[in-house]
Amino acid sequence: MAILSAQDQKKRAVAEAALAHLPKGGILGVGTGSTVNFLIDLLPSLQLEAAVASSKATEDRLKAIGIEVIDLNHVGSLDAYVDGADEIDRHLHMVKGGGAALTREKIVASVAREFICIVDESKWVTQLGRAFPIPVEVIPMARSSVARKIVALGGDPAYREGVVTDNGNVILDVFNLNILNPIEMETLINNIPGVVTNGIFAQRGANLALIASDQGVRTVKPE
Ligand SMILES: O=C[C@H](O)[C@H](O)[C@H](O)COP(=O)(O)O
Repeated sequence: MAILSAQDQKKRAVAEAALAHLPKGGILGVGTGSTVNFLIDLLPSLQLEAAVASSKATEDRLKAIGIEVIDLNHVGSLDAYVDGADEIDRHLHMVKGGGAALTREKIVASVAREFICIVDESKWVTQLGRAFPIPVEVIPMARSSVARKIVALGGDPAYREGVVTDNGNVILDVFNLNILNPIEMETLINNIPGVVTNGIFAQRGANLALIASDQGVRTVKPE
């Protein structure tokens, strides 16, 4: 058996803890990333009817363990969406998109009654956007024009070289934004022509966070 790093042990612990908070049977929205990957391996125990995937990577992983993946267009709503995050604050606002899956994640999360966020303690922050840049998915032809508008908002955009999203777009990672109001900043960036969406998840934050530390997994509700 592979030896897990201390951080991976926490990711596995929070994935195990998530099972008790997820509906059995039914259709689950499944996020993307290394934390969710630990959860996917455990999903057969929930005996799901099917899952909606937030990325091609997650879709492949779900199918590989025999879970049926259905198109979101065939689903009205979901009881729950489970995903990791790159940062999360006490309001359970998040930054997501380190794996470039932010747009599909935001879409799937938008139809779920409950958003359950699973993270290790390294993701817990007092202000979003300081430790981790804000990923912005951009239509390729608008890369420069969007970058200039982001500079006007006070950010330093960096093109994520070599990355093409599942939707055929590019990612700008925005450093040094002073995000005092995440809902406002999410809206401001999304209003720039050429932006598909950005990685601030504040308009639709999480309803519950499970946070793994050396002391165990704690549950946090939004303040
Ligand atoms: O695009 C990727 C997603 O937003 C992930 O949920 C986020 O990057 C967290 O991933 P991980 O669990 O690998 O830290």
